[in-house]
Amino acid sequence: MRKVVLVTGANSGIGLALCERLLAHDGQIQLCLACRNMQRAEAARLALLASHPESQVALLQLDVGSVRSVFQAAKEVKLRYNRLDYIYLNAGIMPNPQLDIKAFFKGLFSSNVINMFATAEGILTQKDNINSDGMQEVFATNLFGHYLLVRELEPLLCQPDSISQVIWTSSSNARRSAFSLEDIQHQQGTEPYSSSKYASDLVSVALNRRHNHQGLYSSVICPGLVMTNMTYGILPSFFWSLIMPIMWLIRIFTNTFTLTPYNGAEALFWLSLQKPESLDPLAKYHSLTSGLGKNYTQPHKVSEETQYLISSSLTQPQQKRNYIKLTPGLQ
Ligand SMILES: NC(=O)C1=CN([C@@H]2O[C@H](COP(=O)(O)OP(=O)(O)OC[C@H]3O[C@@H](n4cnc5c(N)ncnc54)[C@H](OP(=O)(O)O)[C@@H]3O)[C@@H](O)[C@H]2O)C=CC1
Ligand SMILES: CC(C)=CCC[C@@H](C)[C@H]1CC[C@H]2C3=C(CC[C@]12C)[C@@]1(C)CCC(=O)C[C@@H]1CC3
Repeated sequence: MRKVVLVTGANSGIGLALCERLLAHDGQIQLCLACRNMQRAEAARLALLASHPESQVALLQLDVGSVRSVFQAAKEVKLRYNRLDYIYLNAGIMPNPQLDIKAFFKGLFSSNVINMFATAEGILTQKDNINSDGMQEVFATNLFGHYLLVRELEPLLCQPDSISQVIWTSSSNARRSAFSLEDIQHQQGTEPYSSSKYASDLVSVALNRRHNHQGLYSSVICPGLVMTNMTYGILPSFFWSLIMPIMWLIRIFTNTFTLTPYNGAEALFWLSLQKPESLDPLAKYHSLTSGLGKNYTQPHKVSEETQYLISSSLTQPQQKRNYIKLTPGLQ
């Protein structure tokens, strides 16, 4: 039986590069591109078929930021397929990004410079919107819609005697301090992207606790800094063209500047080759590229604080809330 692979946000950037890599490795898979815009999805399907004419590439209409669309798409998947081997939760948004130029230059001349380039800590904020379901758009798209999709597809993902993998595209920008259990949608703050990505790291661990015994394994990856529609939205395009040589130079000092979607998809692709039982449920898998352009994947354990937060919130919600309140700086 041909394996079924579903990829959200498959029509561009890292998602599209992943599809290309999956088909190049195994032309026998049944690939399903889950996208909100059918025109862009069809263009991606044609591009994939041009390089892999024999492959099976289907389209699925899915706006992951709409509850109704997620229910509809999940229903459609259950009608179309009787198995689901891999589900890549990759679609994501970063609306109205604002780069703090002052903080950027301050960081440039500090000992934190490498961390700043790797994570954008302290220099990037966003202005979120309310979506048609009345939710914060970033939370709904990057996290909640994907979570709902997994829950709706449990009958396919948790079948007896079969293994399936859920793989989230998280980010190095995911940060504990941006996330609060008292405000999981991040209504109050200015870093909804960071918060939503941290929440996906938590949800992945929770899914493992809940479903590993049913053969469902969840992992998170971080693609590094990749030049895609998302990153091009942060600065004017002429500026990116100007600093591009500097970006390639920086790659000599930090392996997190993967830069191309192909490189950024490294950890996503690598995970498809692993036995999920052998993966660390508490690790985040990073796509990295060396100065000489060699791609590799490296696991980074989530912090002890995160592990504590997961354990306490899953077992003793009240104790967890006290922990948040009593620990300064974790609001
Ligand atoms: N680029 C980077 O440096 C990094 C990216 N990431 C993550 O990688 C993932 C892919 O982003 P990237 O390839 O960079 O950027 P792109 O903007 O190229 O890709 C994002 C994809 O998500 C889709 N998408 C957005 N909103 C929805 C929605 N509501 N429903 C369905 N699909 C949607 C987009 O579709 P459409 O074309 O219709 O907009 C697009 O296909 C994201 O989760 C992002 O957060 C993480 C770390 C770094
Ligand atoms: C000279 C030079 C390279 C300037 C670029 C400054 C910033 C625009 C980048 C520095 C760190 C980058 C970064 C991201 C976007 C662009 C930067 C802020 C991300 C936030 C993109 C999306 C992610 O998920 C993580 C990235 C971390 C690093």
